[in-house]
Amino acid sequence: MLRVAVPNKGALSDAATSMLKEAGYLQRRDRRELAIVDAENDIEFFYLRPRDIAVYVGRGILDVGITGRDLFLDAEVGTDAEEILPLGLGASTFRFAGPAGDFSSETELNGKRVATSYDGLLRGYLNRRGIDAEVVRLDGAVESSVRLGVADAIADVVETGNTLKAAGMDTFGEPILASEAVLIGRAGEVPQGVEVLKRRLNSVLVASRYVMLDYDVPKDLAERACAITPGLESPTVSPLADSGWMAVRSMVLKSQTNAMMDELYDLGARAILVSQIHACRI
Ligand SMILES: Nc1ncnc2c1ncn2[C@@H]1O[C@H](COP(=O)(O)OP(=O)(O)OP(=O)(O)O)[C@@H](O)[C@H]1O
Ligand SMILES: O=P(O)(O)OC[C@H]1O[C@H](OP(=O)(O)OP(=O)(O)O)[C@H](O)[C@@H]1O
Ligand SMILES: [Mg+2]
Repeated sequence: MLRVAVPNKGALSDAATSMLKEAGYLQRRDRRELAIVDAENDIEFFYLRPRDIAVYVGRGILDVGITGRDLFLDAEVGTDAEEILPLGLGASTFRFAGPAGDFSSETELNGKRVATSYDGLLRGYLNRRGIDAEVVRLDGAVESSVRLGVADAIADVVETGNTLKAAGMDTFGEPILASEAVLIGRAGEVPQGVEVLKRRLNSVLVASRYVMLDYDVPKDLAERACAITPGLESPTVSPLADSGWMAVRSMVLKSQTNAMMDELYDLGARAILVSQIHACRI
């Protein structure tokens, strides 16, 4: 039975659980449940702190897990675990920030104190960049550390930037890391069942990112229309009762749908319809 770690709390928890449900797996109904067996799919889920998930997977206790890329790198499990699949949820950046106007580049951190909850990640980064700064490890509410005098700058998760703004801070330097939820596994091993889990999760991603586009187009324009909507492999082109027209069906990125519909309409396509994809296997 495949053993999978899932975040029990925090920013990734609800989204990860929803994604697994969407992929057809049984998930806990009560937030106090620590584990659940999905016998039909031969898989067991363990609800753990996202920060601990890399440790369980890296030590081979659990087969795979969902955690943040930043937390995974912070855990310093080295080569024992690896990222298997980015999951497109819980996106954030990990960045330096300081009181508005105090810092303009990361080299100014030399000799300064930097507060963070991700000390492993930060120490590795500072070492690679040759920056000699003192790392102050805090559990959370890192934005308050500078005002309270325990640090000169911070390195923290930034999603909307609202928390930084409220603390009167600005980011500086390039982002240290672009993070999102990822599926991690033990390096070099593919336990039985992982391929199916990966395929199912990837299918949820595809179904959420793509839509199905249907339209009718005059026969002589079909080739140009298909060039606008090439689909994943190739669009389906079928004849209509009116022999001068063709029907085209193609999967397109949700984010590009309106621009594509405008282009198709300008070309001469009509009856352009968009429908949601509920599930798929690509
Ligand atoms: N707005 C956000 N705040 C914090 N973490 C976020 C946010 N968006 C995404 N994440 C990701 O969630 C993970 C942090 O998990 P964690 O359980 O620490 O969440 P949390 O929301 O900070 O919970 P808590 O502070 O209660 O421990 C990281 O991978 C981080 O990149
Ligand atoms: O850019 P934003 O959208 O404002 O989100 C980022 C903030 O959210 C998280 O804090 P969290 O609520 O987890 O509190 P914590 O710092 O105590 O963990 C993170 O540590 C940042 O402070
Ligand atoms: Mg937090």
